[in-house]
Amino acid sequence: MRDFQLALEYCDLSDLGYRGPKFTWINCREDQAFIKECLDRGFANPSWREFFPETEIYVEAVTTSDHAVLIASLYGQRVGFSKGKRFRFEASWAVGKDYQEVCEHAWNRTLVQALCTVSYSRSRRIIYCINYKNYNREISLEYCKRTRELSKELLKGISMSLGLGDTYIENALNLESGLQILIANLYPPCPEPELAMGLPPHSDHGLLTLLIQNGISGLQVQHQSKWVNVNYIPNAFIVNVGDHMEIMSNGKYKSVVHRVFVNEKATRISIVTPFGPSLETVVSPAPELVHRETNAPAYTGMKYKDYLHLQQSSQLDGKACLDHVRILPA
Ligand SMILES: O=C(O)CCC(=O)C(=O)O
Ligand SMILES: [Fe+2]
Repeated sequence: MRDFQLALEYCDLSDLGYRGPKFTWINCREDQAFIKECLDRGFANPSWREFFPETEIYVEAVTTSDHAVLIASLYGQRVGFSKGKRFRFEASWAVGKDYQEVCEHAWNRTLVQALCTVSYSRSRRIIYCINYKNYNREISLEYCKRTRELSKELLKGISMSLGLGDTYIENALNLESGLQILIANLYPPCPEPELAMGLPPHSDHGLLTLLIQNGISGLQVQHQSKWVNVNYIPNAFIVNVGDHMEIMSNGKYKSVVHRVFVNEKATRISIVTPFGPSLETVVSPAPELVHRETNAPAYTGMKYKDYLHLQQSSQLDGKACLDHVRILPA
């Protein structure tokens, strides 16, 4: 216990308190043997408190565990949490007929959430969902529309560069219903940047990723086994080639391994829009780029949805996910 307290002091963590039932754990015994305790707490360091001054912790009893669940509400409003069945997004919903309509309806009426990723451990990626108060959904929607168009234009050029005709990729990978994601990455100043990593080395899953940043450096790409800084160029997009471009082009385009560093002084923000095939598309090397003797297929086909699932269910680790579909030369 003393060690635990020392660790709290060392990390400058203090108890956030909580609302809800007094006890957070029961031992599920009866009569004399019944014990209940307050075992679970939410702690935060001063930068967290400064960043999210309205954070409140709520205790929710659940039936599936002897511990209650602590919910951190970053802006003081309680987020709904239903007992019983938990909400889980099923990628297959995205191909349903009324998917777009349902999303648009939800988009227009709910508090929009921006996904912010912050990571302060060597290998772990911690994801916080933030009800970002000043989030402007019209601007975000417009941004997504325009970056989608830009990605499609770039893909036409790439398609031609592969000698496939400008609409080949668009048609073969069903880009009309291609998956686009909007991600806001937030990297607050880190007191010990040499011990931390903003994002570990990884390649993106889609075809292309467009990225803008707020002028604070941190992004590096791997080039000929060396890490190269990607410096901020005003009004410019950074375009990363993703794993599915590598698969589709049978390795002619290579997905880029990149990572993000944090620093002691300034907050870094990046807005990232990966764009990929439609979720149901099985992606394999374009037959036109494959030749049995001279250019054997280097990747097996996999549904984009399954690839995404594979990547999201493991730690980010260079191109480890691509290795799952790579065919090694005999
Ligand atoms: O923050 C950055 O510059 C890169 C973010 C990134 O690589 C990602 O979200 O996949
Ligand atoms: Fe990335």
